[in-house]
Amino acid sequence: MKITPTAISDVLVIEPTVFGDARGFFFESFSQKVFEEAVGRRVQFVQDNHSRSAKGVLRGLHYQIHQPQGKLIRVVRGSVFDVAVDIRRSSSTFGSWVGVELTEFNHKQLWVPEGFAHGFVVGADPTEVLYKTTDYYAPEHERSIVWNDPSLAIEWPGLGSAPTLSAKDKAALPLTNAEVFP
Ligand SMILES: Cc1cn([C@H]2C[C@H](O)[C@@H](COP(=O)(O)OP(=O)(O)O[C@H]3O[C@H](C)C(=O)[C@H](O)[C@H]3O)O2)c(=O)[nH]c1=O
Repeated sequence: MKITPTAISDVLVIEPTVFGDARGFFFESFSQKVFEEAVGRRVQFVQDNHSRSAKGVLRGLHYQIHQPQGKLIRVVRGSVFDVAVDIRRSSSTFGSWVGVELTEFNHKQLWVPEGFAHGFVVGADPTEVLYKTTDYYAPEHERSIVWNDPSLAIEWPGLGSAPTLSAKDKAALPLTNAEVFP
């Protein structure tokens, strides 16, 4: 397991040790002990999510303002460019973003702690994303920030044409209008 901090130090890239042989491969996709050693604190996941998307779909940028969710994201089929945006007002990196390509082939995972907005754009057809969350889904607390907020200037790759968005994401507002964390 290789742990690499991103430019926003709380956001980590986790790469499992993959054991390949003539049959294929094996790797431990999650170990509570290894994960907590990497993060440096106790973390309890309570929910697993699974979404499938076509190429060109963009989901996000989402967060829960109450019952905030830490997320551990990985791709088991296809690829995404996964983005975390720091929306902790007290953070020195408030309004900054990091993006990492997660694919079925690089086996990379992204740890996005509570206090961040999260989203991804899909680079292959179809793509399946699995992720663990540290609190339960609470739609009444869910908030969105628009994917192409000029104040964030996220460099989404592969968007030759407009992404495929949900109605909710089409209606999302910029960070300046969003509720953020202390
Ligand atoms: C997130 C979620 C959704 N749902 C239901 C609600 C809707 O009927 C349906 C699709 O929900 P939504 O369009 O919000 O799904 P995404 O756009 O993939 O949302 C996710 O996208 C970004 C990438 C995130 O980081 C969040 O985990 C989450 O907001 O699943 C549930 O029942 N439980 C859940 O935890």
